[in-house]
Amino acid sequence: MGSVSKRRAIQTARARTCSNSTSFLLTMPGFLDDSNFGALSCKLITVCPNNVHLGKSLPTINANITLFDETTGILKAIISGNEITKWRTAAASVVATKYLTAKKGLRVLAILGAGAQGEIHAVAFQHFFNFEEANSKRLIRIWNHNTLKAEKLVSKLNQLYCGTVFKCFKSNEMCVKEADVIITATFASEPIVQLKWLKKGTHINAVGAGLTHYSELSESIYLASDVYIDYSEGAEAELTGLKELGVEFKGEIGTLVSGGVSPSSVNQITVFQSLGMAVEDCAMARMVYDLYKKQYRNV
Ligand SMILES: NC(=O)C1=CN([C@@H]2O[C@H](COP(=O)(O)OP(=O)(O)OC[C@H]3O[C@@H](n4cnc5c(N)ncnc54)[C@H](O)[C@@H]3O)[C@@H](O)[C@H]2O)C=CC1
Ligand SMILES: O=C(O)C1=NCCCC1
Repeated sequence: MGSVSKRRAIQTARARTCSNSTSFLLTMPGFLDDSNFGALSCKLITVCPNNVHLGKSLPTINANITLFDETTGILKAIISGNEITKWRTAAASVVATKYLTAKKGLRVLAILGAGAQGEIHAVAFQHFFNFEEANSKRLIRIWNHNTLKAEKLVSKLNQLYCGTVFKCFKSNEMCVKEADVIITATFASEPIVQLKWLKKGTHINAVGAGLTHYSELSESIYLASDVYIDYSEGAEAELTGLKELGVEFKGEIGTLVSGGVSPSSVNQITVFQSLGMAVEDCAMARMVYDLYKKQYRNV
């Protein structure tokens, strides 16, 4: 994120190729100039929300990353991108949350969405933060529009982490009530969070992206919040609806990390509008490739 804001990263706005009214292919080329994490890659990722109706365990998001030699342009590897997409997206939310809640006490985390992103965010946030509700041990709330799915995730996570209690909520309103941090990671095309449900100073990571990137939160939330983004070029291309609404972006998370933009006041509601960046995939692909070489090729 820092490299993006220092302009040591090239990631032109991605191309979206729709295959029907709900599904599309994103082409995400990127170049990251960094001796440790740098790489030239292109992620091809399909988003097919209707896969849930086709097969029990068919992911709705499927990705592959082609990794190239930066000098010769020769293909070095094709790396399965599903795990990478999960982890790097949650990592971006963790960084945004760390910097946008630095002066706030965090008690309540609400996750809306119990799919792949909901799960990985639950794992990452329980690892990096210490959410602790009154009269309880560490507690993380999870809601899904299909409650059974949330119940299954909650039961899986509670078995995995005995010390942290994950709790299923049947109402999205009750789930976000008094929340200090909210994560939305669904395919909702209508708002699932309303401004009047939020308390002062809440931070929201808006991760979900169906055909638009900003349909999970009500317009009034965007208008009342300081809205941060991951990269300006992507935001200009993909968040035109928010711009038309009159939403001004406060800055990139990378600029916040490097001190180039001053953080919001503690009572201000903040939104990290996560688009997902190609160079996050570059860095992860490079890391996976280097580990592979070390482990299996001894180089
Ligand atoms: N910002 C980023 O970098 C990334 C964003 N995404 C986006 O995050 C979202 C979640 O992705 P995954 O967890 O991989 O998908 P998933 O299919 O595993 O999970 C989606 C969840 O949303 C729920 N859902 C579906 N339709 C809904 C609706 N109309 N209203 C409320 N909930 C609904 C499903 O029940 C499911 O639990 C998607 O919108 C995806 O495009 C995914 C990867 C990266
Ligand atoms: O950056 C990504 O990867 C994605 N962004 C939005 C849609 C799903 C994948």
